[in-house]
Formats: sequence, structure tokens, C-alpha cells
Amino acid sequence: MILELDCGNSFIKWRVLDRQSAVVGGGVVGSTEELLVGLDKVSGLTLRAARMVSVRSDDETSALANLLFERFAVTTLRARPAEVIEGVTNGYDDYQRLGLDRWLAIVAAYRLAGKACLVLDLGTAVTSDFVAADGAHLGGFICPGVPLMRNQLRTHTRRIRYDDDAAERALHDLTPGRSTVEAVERGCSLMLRGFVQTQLELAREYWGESFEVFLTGGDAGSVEEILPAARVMPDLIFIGLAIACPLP
Ligand SMILES: Nc1ncnc2c1ncn2[C@@H]1O[C@H](COP(=O)(O)OP(=O)(O)O)[C@@H](O)[C@H]1O
Ligand SMILES: CC(C)(COP(=O)(O)O)[C@@H](O)C(=O)NCCC(=O)O
Ligand SMILES: [K+]
Repeated sequence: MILELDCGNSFIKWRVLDRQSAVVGGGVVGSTEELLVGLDKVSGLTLRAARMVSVRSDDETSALANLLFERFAVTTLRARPAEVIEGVTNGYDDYQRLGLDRWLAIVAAYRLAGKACLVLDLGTAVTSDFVAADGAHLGGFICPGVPLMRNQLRTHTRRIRYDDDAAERALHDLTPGRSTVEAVERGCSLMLRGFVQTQLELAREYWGESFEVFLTGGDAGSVEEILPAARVMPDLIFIGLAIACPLP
């Protein structure tokens, strides 16, 4: 069995593949303790390999790899920055600075699409990346995700206070809010939609209609309805991870 890990800033996404590459376990966890609990529940777990992509600090990433070695006697292969993989050219001035999650997502998207693509990843941060038909990564944009926007408002104001429970209920429509929770939740949601629309417009300017949109990240569902043609792929980064870190 193979363990795959995608360590984002807020959550660790993990899954276990069997010999036939079927997914036999997985989850989204907030800590390494929870990860170990999840792994304990995979029946007949015997790991022959592990691979990981992380946007966390080197110390935190190495600590997790060490823990997996102690616990399962498995060496974790880590995705590293690269200038080119499978015809995709990293577009950053310094290719090592591009977030590895973004890099793997665009490598996967380009392999799946075989043409120009716009990749949107809605996690702690919201990112967009543009890959041209010839595989050239043109760069992208980073902005705060909805939980960050919401928390910044709460942290830096005196009177924006409301229950998380009320947040979801406030989003049943996007008319002007008549309470703090509605005003903030709908406002942040509209900012996110505006961002996404702008990315689409830019992609159309570049490529007309000949491009594909890929949507991933824990909050992908919040813009799915305004992107009916998008391919919603929760496992996009794992697909890229398999390409970047092949196992014998
Ligand atoms: N099962 C889940 N556990 C935690 N967060 C989830 C889950 N499903 C969706 N989410 C949403 O996903 C967001 C985090 O997305 P994710 O892509 O995991 O972020 P990151 O990669 O930055 O850690 C959270 O803000 C939350 O709203
Ligand atoms: C932009 C990110 C913070 C996104 O992280 P995530 O929301 O997936 O946790 C991450 O890709 C990152 O740390 N990138 C390095 C900076 C850059 O890509 O320019
Ligand atoms: K992200």
C-alpha cells in the first residue's frame, strides 16, 4: 500500500492506495495525531511507500516524515520544486518559490486537459494559475480564502461577532445582508465569486474558449455553481503528486 499526503496550511489530506491503485482509506485532518488515528483505522495497513507534498515549513514537514518512518518504517518521498515536469514549465522568476501544491495541481491539470488550463485552488488561500496550450505556466494570483477573510474582519473590528453556526445559513441567497452575519458571509462570498469571474475573463482573453477550468481545494463547492463547465477534482494534487514522485 502507498500513503499519499497533501499538507496544506490548515489541513492534511491523506489517502492510502492498494496494489491496484484503488483508494482504500483517506481523510482530511487537522493534526498529525488525527492522521495517525485515521491510519490506524485502515484495515490491513502495510505501507511499502509514502509520498508527500507540503506547503508547511521544512521543520514541520520533516517532523511528519520522521514520524511516519518511526511508526511505519517507511521513507516518505517529498515533492520538490522543479523547472519542468512533463512539458509544463514553471513560470515563476524563481521556480523554487512557487507553492508546491500549485505546481502539482497545474502539472496534473495539463496532463488531463492536454490544452490551456486555468487551475483554481480554494483552500486557506485561494490561488489561480494559468497554463498555456504549450505547457508554459504564465503565473497566477493568490488571495485570502473565505475563512481568512472572515477571521480578519473579526480580528480587526470590535463589533463583527457572530456564531459559526449562523454562517452557513446566511448563504442561502446573496441579497444585501440584513444582519452582521449575512453582510459578512455574503460579502466574502461575493468577493470570492468576483475573483473567480475575473480569472475566467482573463483566461478568455488569452485563449478564447479553448481552455479547461479545474477546481480543487476544500472550498471548491462554494463556487461550483458559477463554473458549470469546470472539472471539480478534489484529488488533483494527488494526481500531480504521483506524476512528480513516481514509485518503483
Ligand atoms: N472535511 C473537511 N475538513 C475540513 N475542512 C473542510 C472539509 N471539507 C471542506 N472543508 C473546507 O476546506 C477549507 C480548507 O481547504 P483545504 O484545501 O484543505 O486547505 P489547505 O490546503 O490550505 O489546508 C476549509 O476552510 C473548510 O471550509
Ligand atoms: C499560496 C499557498 C499559501 C496556498 O496554500 P494553501 O491554501 O493550499 O494552504 C501556498 O501555495 C504557498 O505557500 N505558496 C508559496 C508562495 C507562492 O506560491 O508564491
Ligand atoms: K490553496
